[in-house]
Amino acid sequence: MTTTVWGLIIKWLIVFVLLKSNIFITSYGIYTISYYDDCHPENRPKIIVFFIREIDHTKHEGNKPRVLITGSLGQLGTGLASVMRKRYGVQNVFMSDIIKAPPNVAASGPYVFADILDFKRLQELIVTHSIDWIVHFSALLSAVGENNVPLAMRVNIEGLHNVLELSKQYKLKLFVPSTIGAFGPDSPRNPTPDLTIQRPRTIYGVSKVHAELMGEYYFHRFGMDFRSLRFPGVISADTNPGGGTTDYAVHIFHDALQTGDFTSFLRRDTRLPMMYIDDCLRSVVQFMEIPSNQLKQRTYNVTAMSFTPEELVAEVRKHVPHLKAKYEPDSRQKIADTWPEVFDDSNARADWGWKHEYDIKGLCDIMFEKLRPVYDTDSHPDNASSKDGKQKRTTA
Ligand SMILES: NC(=O)C1=CN([C@@H]2O[C@H](COP(=O)(O)OP(=O)(O)OC[C@H]3O[C@@H](n4cnc5c(N)ncnc54)[C@H](O)[C@@H]3O)[C@@H](O)[C@H]2O)C=CC1
Ligand SMILES: CC(=O)[C@H](N)C(=O)O
Repeated sequence: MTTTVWGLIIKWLIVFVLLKSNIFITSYGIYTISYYDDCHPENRPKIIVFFIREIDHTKHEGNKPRVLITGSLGQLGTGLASVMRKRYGVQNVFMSDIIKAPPNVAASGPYVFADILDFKRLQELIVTHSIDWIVHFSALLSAVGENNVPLAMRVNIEGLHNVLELSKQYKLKLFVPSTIGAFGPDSPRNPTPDLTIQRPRTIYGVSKVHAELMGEYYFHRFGMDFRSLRFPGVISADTNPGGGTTDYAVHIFHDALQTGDFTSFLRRDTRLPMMYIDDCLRSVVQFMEIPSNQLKQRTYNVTAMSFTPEELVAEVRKHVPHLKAKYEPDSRQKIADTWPEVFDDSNARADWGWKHEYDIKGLCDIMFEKLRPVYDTDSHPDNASSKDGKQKRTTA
């Protein structure tokens, strides 16, 4: 007999012995296979990997998850799609939104129209493309939400109900980001732990507390694999922010390079937690791949740093010494005054190894490294993006 046949016989003998000795009987038959099925192969226990290879029932290339990202044309979605496509395969990650994709995004992999309020359309996408995970990014952020509360209630609350129900129905893993905005003036602000009073004063914050609670309810009641990370303000160079209270920390880099004049819409001493986008996207992928039974909570705080506008100006001046800064607080100040100043993410660090890479200095270095060429090489300041698709500042 050939070595392959002997190998198979030995493998199945081991399987037989394991089954006989009850070691994996319960986890194999019902729970573990579906559970380990969508983890990255590296994270699977060796013996289970061996097991799955023999009876793998998925048709996906390399047993990678098929992911649908909603609201993927916002600040976070394009970057996450790119990270996940490298990891899970281009054809396994579906970007979706209600707006037309720019040419560089449309050419980068599957992109589909999906209004989060259209249950049937989402259902069709999940079935047609055999989706395993949903990353639910569609939302109206804090400042935009306050300007259109009825729409924020529809998108942030009704939209969530749709993805929850569909994730339950099709046994999907569901990631819904939460935010520092899920806390309010009654929460301890420095530091703000995972479990504490949450009485936010924005519709955005209320909708995110609702998402956390509904997701946890679906997990306990229906066994749905719901996961959420509370992000601080996310800072990115390749994409513009979508209308939040932390957006000033992105605007400053563009203003420093474009005009040398920066006006902060928050007071100089307003301290808020922040994170560079690469850390944020890495946290999502790492968190989604952790075996469910290693998570002690379904919702975790994650952060990287905390700073005030004045501290950021000082750091930016190391790159653009002539930068002029003014502070003219607007309605967003009232929101920021109720949010955490310093985020306690010690549970994420202890339970699943969360670790940030960028501090304020690293953040400024990478932002200027990425944005300088955009402003230096393109002499048309009105163009929203440079030739390589990097975004210039477009929001007020
Ligand atoms: N960017 C940040 O600093 C933070 C973001 N988050 C959360 O991360 C997620 C993604 O955030 P961003 O990318 O910054 O948001 P964004 O505002 O940049 O993008 C949101 C996307 O949702 C889409 N959208 C709006 N209505 C929709 C509908 N009816 N159906 C489908 N899509 C719709 C928009 O077209 C947009 O592309 C959001 O849930 C947000 O709450 C949480 C904390 C911080
Ligand atoms: C921190 C957030 O959730 C967002 N950037 C916002 O400011 O609304």
